[in-house]
Amino acid sequence: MIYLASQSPRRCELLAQIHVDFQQISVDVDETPLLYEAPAHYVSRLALTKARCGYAQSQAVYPVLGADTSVICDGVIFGKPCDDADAKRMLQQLAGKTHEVMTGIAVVSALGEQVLVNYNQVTFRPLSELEIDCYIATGEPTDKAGAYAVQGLASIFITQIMGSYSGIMGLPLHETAVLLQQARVPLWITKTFK
Ligand SMILES: Cc1cn([C@H]2C[C@H](O)[C@@H](COP(=O)(O)OP(=O)(O)OP(=O)(O)O)O2)c(=O)[nH]c1=O
Repeated sequence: MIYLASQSPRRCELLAQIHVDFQQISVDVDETPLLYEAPAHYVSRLALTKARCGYAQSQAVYPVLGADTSVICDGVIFGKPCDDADAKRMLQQLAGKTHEVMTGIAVVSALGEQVLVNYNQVTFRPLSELEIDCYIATGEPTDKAGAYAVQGLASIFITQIMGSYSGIMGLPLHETAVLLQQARVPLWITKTFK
């Protein structure tokens, strides 16, 4: 059993996909980047802060997993859009280009703290203003870093991804399994072959 320090339905869905027994807990973390903070530092710092807050809050009963996903376009960190105009600005920047998606993950447990960053590249085809407006009108961009969902309607805009589909969606499953095993959390594979 672990705690997932996240409100993200995508992270719940992904963790459930690999049969990890978890309970969601809510943590309140300031997601403002530090001045000149590098993207990899930002996502790992936030993932660790979320996991640490969850661990303190849950009285250290179970390991706690935290994560943070950001889109990086031309060196600029795109978090979740604050409104439709912000979403439009992000999608206009992403159109016709390749950008990076980084997800930081952290596990805090009685055995210590582990953090890593998962790196991915996503290429968008060019988008017309009408396509961007129609996409925003679906509501999908609202709570997603970079204002799109690889797993959703935006999939028709994406020509190529390099890296981990689950990492782009919010929780890289291979890396998550590695950190959970380091924290001695039994995974389905361990249970099956015991
Ligand atoms: C790039 C991308 C992001 N996302 C989502 C994953 C995350 O939920 C969100 C990035 O914001 P985060 O701040 O990483 O996560 P969150 O606020 O949703 O949840 P919490 O902080 O409580 O853990 O964007 C997708 O669903 N699909 C995508 O293709």
